[in-house]
Amino acid sequence: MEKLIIQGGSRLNGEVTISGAKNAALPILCASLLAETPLHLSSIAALKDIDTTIKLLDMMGVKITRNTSEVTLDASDVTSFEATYEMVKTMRASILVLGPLLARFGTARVSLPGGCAIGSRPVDLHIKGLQAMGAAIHITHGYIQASTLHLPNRRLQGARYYMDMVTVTGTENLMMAAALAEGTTVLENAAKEPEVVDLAEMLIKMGAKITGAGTDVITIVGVEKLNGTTHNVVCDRIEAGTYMVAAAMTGGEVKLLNARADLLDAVIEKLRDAGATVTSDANSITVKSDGKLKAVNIRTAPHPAFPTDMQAQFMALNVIAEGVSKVTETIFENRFMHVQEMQRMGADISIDGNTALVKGIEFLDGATVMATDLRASASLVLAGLVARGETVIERIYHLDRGYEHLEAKLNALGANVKRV
Ligand SMILES: CC(=O)N[C@H]1[C@@H](OP(=O)(O)OP(=O)(O)OC[C@H]2O[C@@H](n3ccc(=O)[nH]c3=O)[C@H](O)[C@@H]2O)O[C@H](CO)[C@@H](O)[C@@H]1O
Ligand SMILES: C=C(OP(=O)(O)O)C(=O)O
Repeated sequence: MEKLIIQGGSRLNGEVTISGAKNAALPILCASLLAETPLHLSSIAALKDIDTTIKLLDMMGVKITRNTSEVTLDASDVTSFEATYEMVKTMRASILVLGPLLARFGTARVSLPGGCAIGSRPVDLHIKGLQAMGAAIHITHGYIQASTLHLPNRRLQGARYYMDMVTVTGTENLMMAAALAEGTTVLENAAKEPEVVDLAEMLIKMGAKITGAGTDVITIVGVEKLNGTTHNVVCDRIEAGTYMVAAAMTGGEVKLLNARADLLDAVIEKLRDAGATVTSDANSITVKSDGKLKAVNIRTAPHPAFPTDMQAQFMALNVIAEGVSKVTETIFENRFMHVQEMQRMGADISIDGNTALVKGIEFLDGATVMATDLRASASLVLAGLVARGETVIERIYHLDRGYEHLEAKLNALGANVKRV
């Protein structure tokens, strides 16, 4: 199994180009199932989760050509309406084929994802939303079996649906389903994440009638057909945020190209509170720091508040900052798996329920560590960049799910990271 070996202590300096967002690309690739004609996408990052989604769509009969970051998907001849347990257990975002399959073909069989390393993560709101649109849904043998064959014209019917919790992929699944439904759907308490907005913008180019994406009420007037279009996926705000924290922690100066400050307000605010200087223009962000950081309290919540996908990285920052901080995770019930590993590097952290109390220390020591999810792994890389000596990160397949060319990008900034 591959590992990363990091020699700590280098300041990061220079420029890094941020890739297209994983969490926008995944629903956007699945939206290809809605289109009668080919969809042309650019800024599709080379990530494991993208490979998995492309494999899943290929298994359904979507014809796909991929040329570095450009992907064309032709769903004119879909032959399977199933996402197997094998696929969904590899990547839970596979659930995003449910809405498109049901809306266009009137049938879908998708494995229930089950829990994962960060929480139980049910998909009950995806299912209830589709039921509100009239779908017949049965859970059998661990699979969601959904059909619209009993409905007028075999089409989902527009509905008002209030989502009990803010759910990102739930909002995306229901928005895609409603795009081809008969009548008007109103999604209340919708997720406002930039990736929801990017998906909506692409669906509109495909012919969908959607208003309100980016607010908590999204209205979708269903249309009979959608066509392919061209779309450039929005930049990855979480990858950007991770490099911003790396620059701040190592006391360097890094300019992020293809990065949007307007998608990172809460993160930038916290970096400034920590003592870093952050400047930006329309397409780039620069972070500069002398490495002497102040601890900052963090509380995760749906966008535009502080993102849960940046919580672990800020924990790493707080570990070596001056002072005591509280990090509260409100989205997922088990997203502190990085804490024990950071403690093995010398961090002073105690957990009380969903809050971690972090007492800043001067140095971390390199150690062999591993993490069980993507952002926890990223936080250990950040810790390794500033630790004394060598840090070995095991189970790096998590990092390959979400960070394109991680070690090449870090090394180009002056880090010393090797994959063995
Ligand atoms: C592929 C993708 O875009 N992943 C992101 C997406 O995950 P994902 O869309 O899976 O996360 P959700 O927004 O759905 O989850 C938010 C909360 O709602 C709960 N919930 C969700 C759906 C449901 O039917 N019932 C329910 O109870 C979840 O367990 C969780 O506690 O948003 C998360 C929150 O910003 C991010 O951390 C993930 O990186
Ligand atoms: C939790 C994440 O992804 P997923 O929802 O795909 O597990 C993430 O990107 O941090």
